[in-house]
Amino acid sequence: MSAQPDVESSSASDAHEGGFRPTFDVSTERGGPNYGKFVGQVREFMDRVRAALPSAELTDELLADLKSMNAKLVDFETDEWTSPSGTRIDLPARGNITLPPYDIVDAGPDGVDATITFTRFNLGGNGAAHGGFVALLFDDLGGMAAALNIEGICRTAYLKIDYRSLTPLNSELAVRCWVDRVEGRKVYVRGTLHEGDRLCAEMDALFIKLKPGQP
Ligand SMILES: CCCCCCCC(=O)SCCNC(=O)CCNC(=O)[C@H](O)C(C)(C)COP(=O)(O)OP(=O)(O)OC[C@H]1O[C@@H](n2cnc3c(N)ncnc32)[C@H](O)[C@@H]1OP(=O)(O)O
Repeated sequence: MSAQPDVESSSASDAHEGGFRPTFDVSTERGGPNYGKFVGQVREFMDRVRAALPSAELTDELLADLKSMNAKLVDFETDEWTSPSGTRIDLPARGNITLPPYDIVDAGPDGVDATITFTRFNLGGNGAAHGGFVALLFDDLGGMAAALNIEGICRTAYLKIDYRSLTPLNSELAVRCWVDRVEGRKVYVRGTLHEGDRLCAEMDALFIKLKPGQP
């Protein structure tokens, strides 16, 4: 990653943050130095679960292991603004396990360039990525492009995806999102997803700049 959005200045005292992001102190330390490896293992587990046909015995064994692991995390719950899963800007997709693990190549007011490799967890059907994951990718990176362009916090009003050709798994794809135009609080954002020269999907979205205090 060579660039990440600068959200360091966000604070609870900035009325424009509203309820959407009252405080968002970025961090590369929460969860410790191995947090990225931890998220990687979580992602690998989701891939393996999606791909596996476990024996009944293995299902029972893993069920017990998972219960044990979940119990360990119970006492460490925190809010969304301080969870490393979402605020670790040194990790793919800010360490947010909800998101496909994109890597930012470049990000600024002119747009956001990223790479993404969808894996088995992202399978839709017959070897292709699920369209919902493509939309999720565009929503997050489109929102980032809008926020960096207007230097404000936005929410998605609409998100239209045109699926132009199959989006493959296990192949590095290039995604780009940029602001097409701004009309008052309305930020129109476009996006593309390519495998090499082949266009997989396009995005046309509207993000609305939040008013002071708007959730
Ligand atoms: C870096 C991390 C990035 C993360 C990005 C993640 C983004 C998200 O996923 S956010 C979650 C999904 N989105 C939501 O939950 C939003 C739910 N909706 C809302 O909160 C509100 O409807 C909201 C904020 C979008 C707009 O409400 P509000 O602020 O009252 O604005 P409102 O006055 O209705 O509309 C403003 C303008 O936008 C237009 N507009 C609003 N929605 C739409 C729409 N769906 N289609 C077209 N135009 C619209 C209005 O017509 C109006 O236009 P004009 O100024 O010309 O009259």
